[in-house]
Amino acid sequence: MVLRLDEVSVSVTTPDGELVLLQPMSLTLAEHRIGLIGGNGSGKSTFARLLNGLVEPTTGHVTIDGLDTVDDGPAVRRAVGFVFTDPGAQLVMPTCLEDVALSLRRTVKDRAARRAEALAILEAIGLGDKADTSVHALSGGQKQMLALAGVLATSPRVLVADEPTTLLDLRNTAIVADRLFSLSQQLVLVTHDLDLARRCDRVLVIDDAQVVFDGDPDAAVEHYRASVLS
Ligand SMILES: Nc1ncnc2c1ncn2[C@@H]1O[C@H](COP(=O)(O)OP(=O)(O)OP(=O)(O)O)[C@@H](O)[C@H]1O
Repeated sequence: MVLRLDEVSVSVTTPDGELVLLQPMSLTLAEHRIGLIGGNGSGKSTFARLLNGLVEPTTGHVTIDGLDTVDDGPAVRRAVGFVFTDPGAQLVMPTCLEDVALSLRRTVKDRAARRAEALAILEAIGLGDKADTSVHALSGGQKQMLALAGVLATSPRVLVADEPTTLLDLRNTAIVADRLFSLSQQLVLVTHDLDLARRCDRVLVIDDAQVVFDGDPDAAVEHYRASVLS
């Protein structure tokens, strides 16, 4: 997939005037795994949300394989799955099975087949015994795996994950990260975990609403470290 930002900027109007969340930028992202790193409030989430139309550009255009995120919103949202930091934001059904089944409703019309496929998905992520358990009874790591499985069940062609491991301990971070990095889909990963950033093919460093480095992951991490420590 080719993710293209063409002269894109994002700003909002506040009581104090115009606030620029992203300065004008043009980028083409076609690598399998793209990392976004940078300090708190630098603009990473805004950038990530542009990619599936959750945030609309104030100027310019964002396209996903030619689909415009504003003009072709529904098609873009089918193509680009989004995983939030807090899995609670996207677990909407009472039980684990129902939650995954909800994600399958567009592709699997038959109820019994949908249930069977949802159960297979839960088994694949080690939650086969939690099918009828409340989503609220899961641990943080289990919730994030379930949220991820739900998004993947919609068969997106790109996955955008906004700090998906920030709330997780070391073990669960490893489990979720291994799942993310095993995907055949294109991945855009916003992260404060510099080890994960290093596993990407290309890393953008965002600072003060601008891309200040774009390229080799190790060099990007060094650039970010140096900017923080200087
Ligand atoms: N709708 C909005 N209205 C006003 N300010 C906003 C809005 N959305 C984001 N901001 C501000 O824009 C800046 C960038 O936010 P963003 O969430 O993109 O940062 P981030 O790099 O993802 O930060 P973090 O690492 O803390 O998650 C922040 O200062 C934030 O408060």
